[in-house]
Amino acid sequence: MNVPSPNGRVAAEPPSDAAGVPVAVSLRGVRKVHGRGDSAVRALDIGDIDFFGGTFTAVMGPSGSGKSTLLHCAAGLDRPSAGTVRLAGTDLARLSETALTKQRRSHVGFVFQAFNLVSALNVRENILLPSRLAGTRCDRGRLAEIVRRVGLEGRLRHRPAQLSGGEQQRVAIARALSVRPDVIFCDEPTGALDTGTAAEVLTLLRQAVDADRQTVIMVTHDPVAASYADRVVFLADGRVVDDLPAPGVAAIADHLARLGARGGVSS
Ligand SMILES: Nc1ncnc2c1ncn2[C@@H]1O[C@H](COP(=O)(O)OP(=O)(O)OP(=O)(O)O)[C@@H](O)[C@H]1O
Repeated sequence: MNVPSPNGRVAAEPPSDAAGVPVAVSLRGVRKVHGRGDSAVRALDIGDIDFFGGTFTAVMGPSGSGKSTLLHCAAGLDRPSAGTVRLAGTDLARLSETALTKQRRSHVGFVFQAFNLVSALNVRENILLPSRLAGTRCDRGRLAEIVRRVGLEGRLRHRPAQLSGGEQQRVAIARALSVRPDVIFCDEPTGALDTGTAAEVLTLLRQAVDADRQTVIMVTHDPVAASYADRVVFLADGRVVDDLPAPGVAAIADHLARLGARGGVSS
């Protein structure tokens, strides 16, 4: 059976779990080691984990537990030292650097703590940049719908420097949505925002999952942010130590406090 991905392309036989839910990103036997010999640092030793299509996963854990490394390996920004990553049905290890870049541009959206907008481009140009780079079209209707959803009507000609932090992050979300990615990866998307603005940004990510069946994987330190997710994966020493369906804020904070008490990463 061929199943349409969120961006409308048809992927051949995407993997799925026993209930038939498509797997958007699948990691098998994944490890990431930096350096060699005595100076080697094991950043990630996560083994097998699947992230399912149309779901919102938060990744949490103490500083140095491997969250960013997991995100980078799963998104094809970094290559694992061992194991395989399949993104939208494709084994990333088989791709050349050029093909990997292409795969990222057409299948992945990114939202970072520092917004990472291009300062010389206006809002409209920033939103359309990924589709321009991917050589695809984000048609006028789609652009208008995304801009309306993130509440940036009337701001399209502004440069990033003319926007508040929350507005800049909304541009970044619109930019991520513009290619209808299979997965949106977020690294501390609310880390630079006040509580009210953070809630707006998290609501937009939640809507992308609920209304568009997008897949969101978000690294965060914030239990409130993580409580917007369907699933919270806790890392320690590069490994999954807990994997909970939609725990509340109090349970998340409790888990984090216990992990924090366990101490740092071993090599
Ligand atoms: N390029 C690198 N070279 C050597 N060690 C690295 C490198 N990148 C990450 N590490 C180490 O790998 C481990 C995991 O790092 P990672 O950035 O994934 O953790 P994290 O959970 O995202 O941390 P934080 O919450 O502080 O951002 C840490 O011990 C880190 O020092």
